[in-house]
Amino acid sequence: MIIVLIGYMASGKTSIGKKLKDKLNYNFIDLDDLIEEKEDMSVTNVFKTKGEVYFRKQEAYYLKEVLKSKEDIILSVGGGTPCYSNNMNTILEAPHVKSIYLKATIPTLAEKLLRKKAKRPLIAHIKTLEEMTEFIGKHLFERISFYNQAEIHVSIDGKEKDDIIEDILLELF
Ligand SMILES: Nc1ncnc2c1ncn2[C@@H]1O[C@H](COP(=O)(O)OP(=O)(O)OP(=O)(O)O)[C@@H](O)[C@H]1O
Ligand SMILES: O=C(O)C1=C[C@@H](O)[C@@H](O)[C@H](O)C1
Ligand SMILES: [Mg+2]
Repeated sequence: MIIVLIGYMASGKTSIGKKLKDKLNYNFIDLDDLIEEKEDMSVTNVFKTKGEVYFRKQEAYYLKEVLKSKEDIILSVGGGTPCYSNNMNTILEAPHVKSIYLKATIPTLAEKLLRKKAKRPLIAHIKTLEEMTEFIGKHLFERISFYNQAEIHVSIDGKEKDDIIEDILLELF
């Protein structure tokens, strides 16, 4: 089975994915990391030097490549992955795939992202909590209809990573 973790930036796709992989003894792939490895460049530098359109093309290509695998994989995608190139349908239509939306409220995301924005090119320029809250509010509104299509929704607000893992396992098995 391939378990695909989706959600907004900083919802915990990468960190929860890594922990879940150890619990289930699955392989782990982070789509942003895979792109960085294949492009031999950070996501930030891909955005800077080749542009977002190029990044989205590579993202869609590597998503399809990973979904072809027959192995057990936890796949953490990028925050924008489900929202471009028909990728959400690709995820939903792939055989042996379960999609999980790590769902967070705007205040949770704004607070986290203000502290961890440097490596996230879409929000690196935002300075105050107020501006971050406004940006995420608009951005999430555009994206939520894609995220909501995931088969399983798990709320992350105020939860420790281990509790989130437990909630995911309860939904999965
Ligand atoms: N439940 C949690 N409690 C406390 N800290 C958390 C929790 N989940 C994630 N974090 C921390 O929040 C930060 C963002 O998480 P992470 O990098 O996994 O998000 P992401 O969804 O992969 O983001 P992106 O889409 O930008 O790749 C990390 O520093 C992580 O350790
Ligand atoms: O939300 C987004 O569009 C992004 C999230 C990150 O995971 C990276 O894929 C990149 O910074 C774009
Ligand atoms: Mg990540």
